[in-house]
Amino acid sequence: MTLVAGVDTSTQACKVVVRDAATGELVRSGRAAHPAGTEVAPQAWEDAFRAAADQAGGLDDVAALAVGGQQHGMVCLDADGEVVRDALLWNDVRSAPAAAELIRELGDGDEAAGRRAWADAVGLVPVASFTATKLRWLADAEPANADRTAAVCLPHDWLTWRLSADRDLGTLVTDRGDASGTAYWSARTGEYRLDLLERAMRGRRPAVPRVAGPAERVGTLAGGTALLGPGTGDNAAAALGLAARPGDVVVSIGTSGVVSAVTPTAVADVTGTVAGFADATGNHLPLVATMNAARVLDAAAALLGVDHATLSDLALSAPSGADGLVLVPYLEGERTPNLPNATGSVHGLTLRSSTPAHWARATIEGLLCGLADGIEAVVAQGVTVERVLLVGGAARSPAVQQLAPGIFGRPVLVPPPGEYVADGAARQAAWVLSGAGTAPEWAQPGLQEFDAAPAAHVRERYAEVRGRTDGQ
Ligand SMILES: Nc1ncnc2c1ncn2[C@@H]1O[C@H](COP(=O)(O)OP(=O)(O)O)[C@@H](O)[C@H]1O
Ligand SMILES: O=C(CO)[C@@H](O)[C@H](O)COP(=O)(O)O
Repeated sequence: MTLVAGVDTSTQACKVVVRDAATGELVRSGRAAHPAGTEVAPQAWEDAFRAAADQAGGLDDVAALAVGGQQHGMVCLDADGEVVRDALLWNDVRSAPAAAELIRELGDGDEAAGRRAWADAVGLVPVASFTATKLRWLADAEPANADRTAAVCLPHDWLTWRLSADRDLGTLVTDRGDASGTAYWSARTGEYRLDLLERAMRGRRPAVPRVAGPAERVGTLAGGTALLGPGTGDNAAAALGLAARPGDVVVSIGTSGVVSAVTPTAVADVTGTVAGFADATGNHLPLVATMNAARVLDAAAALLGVDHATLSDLALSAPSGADGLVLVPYLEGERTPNLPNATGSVHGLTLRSSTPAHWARATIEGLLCGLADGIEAVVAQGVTVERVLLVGGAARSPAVQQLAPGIFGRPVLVPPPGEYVADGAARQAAWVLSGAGTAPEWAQPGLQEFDAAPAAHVRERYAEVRGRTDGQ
């Protein structure tokens, strides 16, 4: 049996799967936690990768490996390849003012013109998550670190490079999927916009990774012979792992809440709600991301002093709409809508709704309403929805599975719990190994369908209050 490995270096953890290259059958897996926080030393990702790989029984017998990872994080390297400072992650909002500034600049002071110019140039409108805004923050707040930055890359690029046998700055590689989240690479043209990188860095122009083709062999694993694939951003990897096709909308509830869809053409949304990313096969991946997802449920469970199973039972025991109690879950600021300084808010609390069950229900409904808004935004860009697939850590919650169809107004398909980002990376590794024109057809997991009567009243009530939050 020929084996391949897929890695998901995600926000909260590193996950490694080892699969049969021919069939996709899972052979072994491992996982190790990442440090908390929005500013992380990249070495921690490598350490977690090594621990996860050990837990997966080692990788000496794999023939190819690829890395999927959290998008957008700013990893700055000096001329010797050393990390200049801790990486700023996608959910670090300190660069929100830089994002607003970059929009105004490109529009010569006119915000609407700036939004249009960014959407035309790179298919997205800057928010604090995107790498270019973090580089502007660096240039202004830490100019000495900006001066030392000889190359800039993303978490998955960096880990691929660290694992590779050949490690000078010239060998840094990325792929379309992750490059499209930098705000200085265009998914429509397939080209870097180094002028925008230079603008972000106030005249500095560090090296950037080469953008490899979807199934290109980009190197070999240090200390072995396994081939390395280019890897990709986690959402593009999940789409590959699920074999998502046009008509599929993938909703992922991990640290981020994500709505994404594979499309043959590029999207450029001037409102900035939908980001025009690329996928990992040569297609596109219009995507809406929120910053508050699975951890909102973690916080509710901690607040109520219960585990996830009990949180789910509580939510399912409360009435639909939680008797008017609404939780708007902007606990860490928010990216969609773009309210980086927002806080969470609670509306309609009464004696009747002051119960753990109501709180649990309102938390899950609030989280799902934000994602339903995301589905609507993707549809407004012309995406057709034939199937909605629900994945990510919080998709394991029975309450999430059962309430999602009502709030989304569509049936929802839930694959078995799994690591679909790591699986997508493994499928890419098998594709690289095969040298074929398309990714190998692996058996897809059975999907459990959930359906429910539309809960329009829940969305209407949420829409009434979601704008009433601090930190606007
Ligand atoms: N049964 C469950 N119900 C709700 N949340 C869960 C459940 N199991 C795991 N989670 C949450 O899912 C999150 C991890 O999901 P994951 O998709 O692996 O995140 P990431 O890829 O961002 O690291 C954690 O916050 C975890 O607490
Ligand atoms: O910022 C985005 C997408 O634009 C996030 O989806 C990150 O890529 C983090 O992913 P998770 O760790 O939540 O899976």
